[in-house]
Amino acid sequence: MATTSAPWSETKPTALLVLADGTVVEGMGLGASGKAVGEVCFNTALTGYQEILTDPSYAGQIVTFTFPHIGNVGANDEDIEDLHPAQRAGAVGAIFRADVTGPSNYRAGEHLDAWLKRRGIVALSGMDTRALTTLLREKGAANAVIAHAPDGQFDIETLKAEARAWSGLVGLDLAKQVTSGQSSTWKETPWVWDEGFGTADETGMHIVAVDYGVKRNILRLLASLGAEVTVVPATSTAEDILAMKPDGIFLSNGPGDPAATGEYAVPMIRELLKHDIPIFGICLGHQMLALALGARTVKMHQGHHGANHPVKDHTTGKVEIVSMNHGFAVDGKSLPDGVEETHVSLFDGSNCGIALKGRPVFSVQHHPEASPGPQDSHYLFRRFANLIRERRGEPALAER
Ligand SMILES: NC(=O)CC[C@H](N)C(=O)O
Repeated sequence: MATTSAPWSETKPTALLVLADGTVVEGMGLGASGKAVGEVCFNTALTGYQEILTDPSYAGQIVTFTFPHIGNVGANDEDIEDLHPAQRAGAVGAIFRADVTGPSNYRAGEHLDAWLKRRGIVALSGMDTRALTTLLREKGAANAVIAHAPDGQFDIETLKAEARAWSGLVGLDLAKQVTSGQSSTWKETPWVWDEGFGTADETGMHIVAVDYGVKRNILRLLASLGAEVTVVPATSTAEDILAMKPDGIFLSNGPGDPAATGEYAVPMIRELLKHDIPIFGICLGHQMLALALGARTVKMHQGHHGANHPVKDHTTGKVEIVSMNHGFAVDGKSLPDGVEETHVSLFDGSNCGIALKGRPVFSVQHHPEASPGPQDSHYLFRRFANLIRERRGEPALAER
């Protein structure tokens, strides 16, 4: 793989991507200097680079963007997804094809390079991202070190050894690293749905969201259902949660291997399932609900990371265009009796949703809050609200 020629902001290679198989590619350093180890995956989204890089589910990962021009609209303080930016949960590295241009957008507060530095994300540009993506497609997501040294000096053998020595994501529980340290109430003013769900004061509805690395837009949309939303740490017990008298429980997205996080999450979710409280899970939350119900999760070859994935909802027959970010998946064949497969990926047939028959419990693998459709999947939040309303003896609202 060769770097491509262009007018870079630096004149000599100041960054390296070193794969565990020994492949070394030079690039132009951006963002934080230093190095980061992680799994390289490719994301095919054309927009949303700040939301992607700050999604806590990307902890332990280096994202290579297949869209060649990243950074054109600069960076702002609003398009971030992690709840506690000081924790810097999210991608540890970023790889771009083209050099990052000066920002051109009324919302831009700063250059992407400056923002990457502040976030501590090690980045490089000048990568032949098509070749890298082809390699990842052929060989699968790769463990690697990304390094940025402004003086261009690297100890390549050490970097190779570090890439080889990294355990990889399998077996890693990263949720504990990115979760909230304590419970909190989601304060941001909700976005208002056309249906007019009302306010939490009017409805008295309470949703407890278990934070395995939750994204802000999920909390916005849950609050927009007219609910008070309490965010609780990943290690909360079922007793902690039940004591809060929730009308609904949400299991969030998050990084790492669901089986590893499941070691403490599954017993907790099984306890919650003994009660008839509506439960909704997204991504890691989906995977852990599936594990709690007795299914299996598997590591995918290259994962799904993009914003144009078609998913079919079997319950309505409709196809939605969704945002995806997962490297593990629920094995659809392992779903036990009583668990219905509600959604599948139309790219590869992998499982994208489940529901517990006859119970108000369901989850999806994709990200209905990420809105690439832009609102194709918002009905899932309404579905959750309706399960809660039904249990409270209130009339359902149109799902649309
Ligand atoms: N977005 C997520 O919640 C990701 C879930 C899990 N860490 C995976 O990679 O599959």
